[in-house]
Amino acid sequence: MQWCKWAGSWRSHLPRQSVESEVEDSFDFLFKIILVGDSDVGKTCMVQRFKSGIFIEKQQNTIGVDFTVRTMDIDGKKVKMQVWDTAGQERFRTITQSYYRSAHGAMVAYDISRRSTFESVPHWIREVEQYGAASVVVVLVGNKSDLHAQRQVLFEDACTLAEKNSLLAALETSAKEAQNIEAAFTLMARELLARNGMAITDQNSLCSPQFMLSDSSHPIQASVSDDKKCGCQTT
Ligand SMILES: Nc1nc2c(ncn2[C@@H]2O[C@H](COP(=O)(O)OP(=O)(O)OP(=O)(O)O)[C@@H](O)[C@H]2O)c(=O)[nH]1
Repeated sequence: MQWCKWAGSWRSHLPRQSVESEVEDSFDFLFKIILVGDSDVGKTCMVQRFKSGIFIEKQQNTIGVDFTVRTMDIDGKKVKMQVWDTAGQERFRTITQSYYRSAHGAMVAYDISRRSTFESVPHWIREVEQYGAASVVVVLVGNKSDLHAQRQVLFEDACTLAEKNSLLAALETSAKEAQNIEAAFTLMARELLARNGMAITDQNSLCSPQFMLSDSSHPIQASVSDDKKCGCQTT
């Protein structure tokens, strides 16, 4: 029987259909991650990059919510990441809000080349706080970091916002160039594992210039020595 922590209580998953599907589908932990943020910041591309390792330039706007699963190996544990990619368009707000409640983690995404999407971040954080579980882990993600010349949001500003709102971390990604996408999901998985009592062994991969750990991130902080803590720097 598999278990996962959800909204502060332990729940069992439904019984499996057969021994065969149990082997194929076996995992140690199951975490639900929701991606939110304005339309066109690249949420679907981030999920696609995470799931399949590909980038498709032209994406349809998401209608409602899309669902993707990938099992990661973290320190020998099979961690199943259920990723809910929500529509950024205003007209889908009521539908997407209903998916917040069961999420263990939320990635609030903006586009570093569009200031207005960063200005919407406080709104998305409020949505997560209002509709999500109290224990939800929130990471701030500035996507399209490949668009250097069009940058409208400094990474320092993202770090300040993340700290002010006690988020776990701020980081910049590029779904197009496969920058930090894996790191973002790994960070989330590790934090959720830590909160479920798993020891964290290797944090070296998190110390890139585009990465900032929050002071409030106690499970990771507890196992990361000060000299390994990442600074908040621009690239
Ligand atoms: N340069 C660049 N473009 C990107 C990147 N990620 C996504 N895009 C482009 O941004 C556009 C929007 O991407 P989507 O993934 O559909 O955005 P979304 O946030 O899911 O949009 P909604 O479904 O409306 O919420 C597409 O044209 C992508 O090709 C990136 O890392 N770099």
